[in-house]
Amino acid sequence: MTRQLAIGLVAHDDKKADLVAWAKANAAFLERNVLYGTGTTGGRVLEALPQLQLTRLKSGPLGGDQQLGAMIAEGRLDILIFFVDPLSPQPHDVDVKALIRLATLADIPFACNAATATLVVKGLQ
Ligand SMILES: O=C(CO)COP(=O)(O)O
Repeated sequence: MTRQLAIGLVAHDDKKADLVAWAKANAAFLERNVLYGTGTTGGRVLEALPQLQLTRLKSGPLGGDQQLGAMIAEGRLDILIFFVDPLSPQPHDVDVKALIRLATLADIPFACNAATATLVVKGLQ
């Protein structure tokens, strides 16, 4: 058996429904791994899939994005799935950019939408 991966799950408000739908479609993959979600996103995913091993961090605008960034900096996050809303301004845009920057810097798989997240899962199978 391969080791469990630590996967971050995040979605901006208008993308949360997309992430929940994606999580349902990929539940078998998510169940085999350890998940960390920002507060509201994590709550929505757990509501739909209560069987997941998902730790809820702070809400993104209150530091959750930075918590995930710290995990990446410490080598404790393997994959970031972050459904970004390109059409809405975010009050914590600097945190969003910092998280994406650290995922890029650390060269971990980073999926910003459902199509890419599906390819990441397929690439691991
Ligand atoms: O704001 C977010 C990502 O930038 C997500 O935070 P929530 O999951 O708490 O809404």
